[in-house]
Amino acid sequence: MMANGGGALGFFYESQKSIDLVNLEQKKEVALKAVPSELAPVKPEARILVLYTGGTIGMRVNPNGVYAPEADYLVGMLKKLPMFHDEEFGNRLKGTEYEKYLVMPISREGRRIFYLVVEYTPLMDSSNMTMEDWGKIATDIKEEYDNYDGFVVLHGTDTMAYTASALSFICENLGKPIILTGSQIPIFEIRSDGRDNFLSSLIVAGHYYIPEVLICFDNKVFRGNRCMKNDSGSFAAFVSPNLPPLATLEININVDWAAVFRCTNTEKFVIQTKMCENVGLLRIFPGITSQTVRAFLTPPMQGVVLQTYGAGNAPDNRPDLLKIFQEATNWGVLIVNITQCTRGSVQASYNTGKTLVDAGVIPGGDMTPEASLAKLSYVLSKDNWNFQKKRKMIKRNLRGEMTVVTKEEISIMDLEIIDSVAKTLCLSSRDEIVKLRDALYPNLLCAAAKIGDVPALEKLRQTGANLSAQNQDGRTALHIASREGHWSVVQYLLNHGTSIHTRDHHGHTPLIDAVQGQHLRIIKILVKTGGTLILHPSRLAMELCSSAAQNDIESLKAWCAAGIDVNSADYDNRTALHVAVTKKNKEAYEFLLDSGARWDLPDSFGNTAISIAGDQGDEELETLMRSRYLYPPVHTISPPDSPS
Ligand SMILES: NC(=O)C[C@H](N)C(=O)O
Repeated sequence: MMANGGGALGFFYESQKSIDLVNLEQKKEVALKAVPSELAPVKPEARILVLYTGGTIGMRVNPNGVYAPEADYLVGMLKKLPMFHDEEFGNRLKGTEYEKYLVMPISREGRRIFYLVVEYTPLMDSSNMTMEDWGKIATDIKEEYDNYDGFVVLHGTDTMAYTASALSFICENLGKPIILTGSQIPIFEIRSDGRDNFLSSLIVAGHYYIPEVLICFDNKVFRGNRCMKNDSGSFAAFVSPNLPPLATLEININVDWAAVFRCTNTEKFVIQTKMCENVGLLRIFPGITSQTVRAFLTPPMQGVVLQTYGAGNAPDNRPDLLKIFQEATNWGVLIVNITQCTRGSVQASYNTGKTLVDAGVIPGGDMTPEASLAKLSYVLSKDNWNFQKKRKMIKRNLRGEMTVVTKEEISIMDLEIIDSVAKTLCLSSRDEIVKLRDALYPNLLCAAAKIGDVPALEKLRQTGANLSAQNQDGRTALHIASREGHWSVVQYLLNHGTSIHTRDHHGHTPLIDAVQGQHLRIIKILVKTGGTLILHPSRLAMELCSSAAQNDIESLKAWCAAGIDVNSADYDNRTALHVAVTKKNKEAYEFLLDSGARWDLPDSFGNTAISIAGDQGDEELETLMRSRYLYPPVHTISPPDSPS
């Protein structure tokens, strides 16, 4: 299945290419038609990429009287529904880079969501999904990862749990929400669950930085690799038997931040699309023959999910079976034991379960069949892992797919301030105190970050704080620590999975704070982890021009360390080099030239940096530009390793 890469995704590139490659006149025209400032949303807009793979949600009844996906139908219909598209606002985006986007009305939270629907060709009933299709979805997300705040995948319900489980492993170091949704009734029928499911997915993806692969259905947001399709006729089609929903959409949207799974390293988002196909699911039943089991475990089988009884039990009076399991393990087959029960976990608490462990079978905890298969497929495809490493990784909780025994939740009363405020307010019930905690924690986290107090952050974390919590201004502890230059706090927060993509109410990510604080080492680690600035080119140009005008080399170094294009131009196509030369700021223009600034770019009045030097009679600079910077070398400014 190919996303019509020549179509919408290709459009996206074309639009990017056209903006990048357009000659200056056209660029000016496009720039002038950018989102007019008075249209700029009250808070930063959220940008969502929607990958429409198929499923009932966009189907129509075809001439044969059965549901079938229909190409080029969904977007046109969405434009007619006011909750999906603000037509008046949308019309004003014609000619801008947002022309192809649908735009939702401003949400209750004050944010306007822009979303681009990429329709796959062919649209599929999800029964036809393959591992290759999983790889295609992940690749499309990876290619656009920095351009969007979140991703929604419209998908059939029949295999949605398989795709969500697979994507949860394929996407490594995920920092943004990927939400799969669909419906039981097509979205454009009079009665449909599709409208709510799709709207909820867009709103959650556009407002909540839940860095996981999720399934949004029937006003609940589940961790994707905990789900299974449980009811083919109900709007409550999915269940997550061993983990409550991560969010519920009622009058309010309630996110259980303490349950959100976060990757705790500082690596960039990557995808591993290679998946092992030699996996299978064997459900044992009374009287199963050893021939059946042996046939199933024979090469090329490499990984088997063994579905056993109760808490993970199989006959312990069948040495023939146990012998086959041991032989298969010795051959290098990974066998994971999960329960046939919808809910519950495999523990080696019975002898019948322990005999399996002794035969080399790995307890799979409370994993679902879908997650177990996906995990086996993912782990087995890691060619650089030996068999023991693969066995170890199957046992490990990689993406929140299994419950690990957590130490007793430390009472939130351990935090004196909560205790004393609760007493002052005469609060006593746990719910009230949890609400108080959730109200206070964001500011306590920011206060601790402000003074660089890592122990205080750890104490707050241990009592249930969500380290990515946003204060009233949308700022997180990572924003504050990045602005203040507290390296130890930044390291602590990143190592505990704090989101680097959270944007405050000014649209700023922590990376912008680090740049404004000119903390090069923090800039470096945030960029390494995948942080982006998300700044409009003209806004960026104004920052660079301002620094050039003040001859502020440190600021220019910080912006360059964040990976900006030093040739960014403002609304008059002025670049920082134009300004530095005009102001005769020698350090600034030499730094900019060393960083790849071009002296031949004309502004809206036809002036280039070199013509400005000529007009000023600065022949030395003219000669320097022509001799040393004919085609400016691109120098990457690597921040010093010394503490910032
Ligand atoms: N409700 C649905 O989407 C079912 C459909 N057969 C699918 O999985 O694509």
